[in-house]
Amino acid sequence: MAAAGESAAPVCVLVLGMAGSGKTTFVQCLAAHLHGQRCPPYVINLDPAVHELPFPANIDIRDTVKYKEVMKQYGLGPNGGIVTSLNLFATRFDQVMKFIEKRQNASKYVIIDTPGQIEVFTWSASGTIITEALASSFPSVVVYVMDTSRSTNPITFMSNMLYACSILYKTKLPFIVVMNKTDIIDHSFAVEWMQDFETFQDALNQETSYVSNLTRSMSLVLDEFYSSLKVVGVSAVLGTGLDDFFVQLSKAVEEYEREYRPEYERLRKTLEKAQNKQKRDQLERLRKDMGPVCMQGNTLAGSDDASAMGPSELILTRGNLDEDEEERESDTDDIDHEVTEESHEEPAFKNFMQETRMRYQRRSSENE
Ligand SMILES: Nc1nc2c(ncn2[C@@H]2O[C@H](COP(=O)(O)OP(=O)(O)OP(=O)(O)O)[C@@H](O)[C@H]2O)c(=O)[nH]1
Repeated sequence: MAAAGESAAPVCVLVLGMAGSGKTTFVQCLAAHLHGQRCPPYVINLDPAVHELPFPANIDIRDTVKYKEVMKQYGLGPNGGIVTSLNLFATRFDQVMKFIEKRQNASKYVIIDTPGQIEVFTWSASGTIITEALASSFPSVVVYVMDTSRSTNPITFMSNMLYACSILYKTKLPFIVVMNKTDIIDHSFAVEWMQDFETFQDALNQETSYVSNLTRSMSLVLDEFYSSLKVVGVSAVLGTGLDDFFVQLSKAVEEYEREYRPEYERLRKTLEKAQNKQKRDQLERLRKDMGPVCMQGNTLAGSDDASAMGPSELILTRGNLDEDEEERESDTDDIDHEVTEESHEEPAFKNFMQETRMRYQRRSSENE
């Protein structure tokens, strides 16, 4: 078995594909192969609706979210239930990341099986959250499993390739196409179609439908996509093609380290910068909100420089008055507060008494 690059961090293998393409069987086959190599993988099942798993999963979404309960509680149909279950699980994905981090010395590979309804993962917020969380911490590769036996028609093959292409653009990760079920039909016809435009055109010539023209144009457009694609023929049932798969996986990990990691590092730095800026802005807003306190602090500290200080600095200064100021503070304390207050109260009381007396005299003269 080829080693997965030089990286010490585990390689995350995200297995995607249309319903029935053989994702789960492929994950089982990979896990069995790695166990046989004394390199047990860390397996995660993200399909909440799967009935039975043919492999033991280290993390199983079904232990956290009960998909049928979610359907009942939110009044959803099966697809809505799967999407919502995955969204709920995505909110806890930081914990999954911690589990993977803890196991990184024990497992070289983390294999992730995804829901049968491929769009649930690739076109949902949770799919993006999960993919980005994995890819920002570990070398991550997308494995697109396709059913070779159901792609012998050039138009079906093209729609499958367009799907693969859209996932590549959506996930922006190194990509391997696993042409599964090669025990039924060898995948060499598909590889030829991808490498030789003429052969594909010949196959298309037998099609008379209007989509054949579109398919012809699309195959030209996809030429660039095909040229950089890693393709492996596998039979998940027989376990054939795995050596080639691990060679391609190793290349994909190198590609991740070379092209994707710098991008994720850049994204992480941008995120850190944005978070720091947010913190600074919050602090600035807090300073503005505390403006009056600042003025009060200024008066208390009695320092000319205080106006240049922020509120937190002023608050700190209040506990650190210099000796002169301490002196002034204690001078102020020498004032007899009672006398001072009385001296203010006395004239006011006199006025009050005078006014009351005048009012009384006015009333008694009116009564006479
Ligand atoms: N002949 C053959 N059959 C296969 C192979 N891999 C999977 N299958 C069969 O294809 C069917 C679907 O396989 P799964 O592994 O359940 O496919 P899946 O993509 O996980 O299906 P969903 O979970 O519904 O998306 C099963 O009957 C498998 O036995 C293969 O390599 N060769």
